[in-house]
Amino acid sequence: MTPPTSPHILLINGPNLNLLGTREPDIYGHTTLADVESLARTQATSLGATLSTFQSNHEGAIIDRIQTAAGHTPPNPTTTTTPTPTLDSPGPKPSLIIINPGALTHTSVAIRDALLGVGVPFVEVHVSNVHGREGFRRHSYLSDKAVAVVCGMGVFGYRAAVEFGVGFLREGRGGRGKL
Ligand SMILES: O=C1C[C@@](O)(C(=O)O)C[C@@H](O)[C@@H]1O
Repeated sequence: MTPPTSPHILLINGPNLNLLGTREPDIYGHTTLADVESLARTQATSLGATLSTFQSNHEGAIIDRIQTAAGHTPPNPTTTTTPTPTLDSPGPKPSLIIINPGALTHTSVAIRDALLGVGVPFVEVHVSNVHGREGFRRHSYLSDKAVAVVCGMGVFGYRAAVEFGVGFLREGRGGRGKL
């Protein structure tokens, strides 16, 4: 009998999230993206999962990463030419994507289509409470398709998403709501 494989999660951060820790700290706090990613990896390991990370300021690079993660080969992958400071090796196909699309949340039909196109369930994360800010941040092109949405918890939202995500992968939608 083959042992069950560990669930794999891909954590994607969009534009300007590379500036976490120094960017508008009154809104986004003082924790860096490197710390967020490192803690998410450690947390996933402690829960028996694996996690890889990706950040880009470029919409197309994020779409390529979503496609390659799901085993597709984009025609001209921007990931070969675009600087991708926190790109891990593509790793195994993720069973779940955790994504903070940054400002692309409010504009990108293309990221919505990419996520739906690969059919990988996703959790949407926002560090800030997007509903308590400018009106344009209240609309998301992803939320109605997300398995869950986390916002306003600061960087703790990533921790919540990883723990929820592993439970969701292990137990399906019944994994929701456990204390
Ligand atoms: O870049 C970001 C970060 C954000 O996604 C958040 O994490 O709170 C919220 C977005 O409105 C904003 O454009």
